[in-house]
Amino acid sequence: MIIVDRETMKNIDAYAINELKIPSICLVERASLAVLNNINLDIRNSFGIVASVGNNGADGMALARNLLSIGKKVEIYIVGDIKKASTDFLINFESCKKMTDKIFEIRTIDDIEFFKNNLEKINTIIDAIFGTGLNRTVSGIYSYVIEIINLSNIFTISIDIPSGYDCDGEMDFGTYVDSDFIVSMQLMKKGLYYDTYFRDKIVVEDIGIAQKAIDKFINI
Ligand SMILES: NC(=O)C1=CN([C@@H]2O[C@H](COP(=O)(O)OP(=O)(O)OC[C@H]3O[C@@H](n4cnc5c(N)ncnc54)[C@H](OP(=O)(O)O)[C@@H]3O)[C@@H](O)[C@H]2O)[C@H](O)CC1
Ligand SMILES: [K+]
Repeated sequence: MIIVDRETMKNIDAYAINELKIPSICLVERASLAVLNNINLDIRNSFGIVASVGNNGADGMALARNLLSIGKKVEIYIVGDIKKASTDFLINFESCKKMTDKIFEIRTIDDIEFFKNNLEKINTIIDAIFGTGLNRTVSGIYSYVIEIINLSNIFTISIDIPSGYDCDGEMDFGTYVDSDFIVSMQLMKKGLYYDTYFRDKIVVEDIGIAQKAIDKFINI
């Protein structure tokens, strides 16, 4: 099994997109379908998608769109400044806006309370706040949101990495999502592999990053 740290994963992603010209939006779509295919849709009918505005959030937004397409109940909670959103996030967000009016921004303590109360109506949380882009301590509204997710005891699926957890397993960023299940993209992340609590909760899914991109940065 290939195990990567944050920097290697980012290099592989960037090479696939910039040199091999694999469209980023295609990787995001594959990521969302990888998560969808790991959800037991017979028992999971109502979803709270909690997303920030980077590409981890883009994966979450694409998943929201795909869940809405098959008629699932979906509520979308956005934490972060939409003005700073990635292109892939915005493309999927625009579609979600056409498909549902259940999209809420979490900015204030009142929004946190609203989020907390609404969670009572859903049976699955999708954690799409941070992935490999996490680079500093989780604070403020982000840490409140993660705390509410963890206190809710609702089955939580993290996209790529539990938000707040260090991909390399070296840093303590203050708090992280206590995921029940993690769908990690393309390659196993070092921090998760060496964490006995999370290791058995992960599946690694191919999202179409070419082997050529992986070989460029991995010497076996
Ligand atoms: N094209 C690709 O690279 C693909 C990636 N995939 C998925 O995307 C994530 C990585 O996405 P990225 O946009 O690099 O970053 P994140 O979404 O993980 O993080 C979002 C931004 O959040 C900011 N940030 C970081 N730490 C904090 C913090 N503690 N508090 C608040 N904000 C924070 C940071 O932006 P700044 O400009 O503010 O520094 C991040 O950029 C990867 O994990 C995959 O899930 C796709 O799957 C495939 C294509
Ligand atoms: K995540």
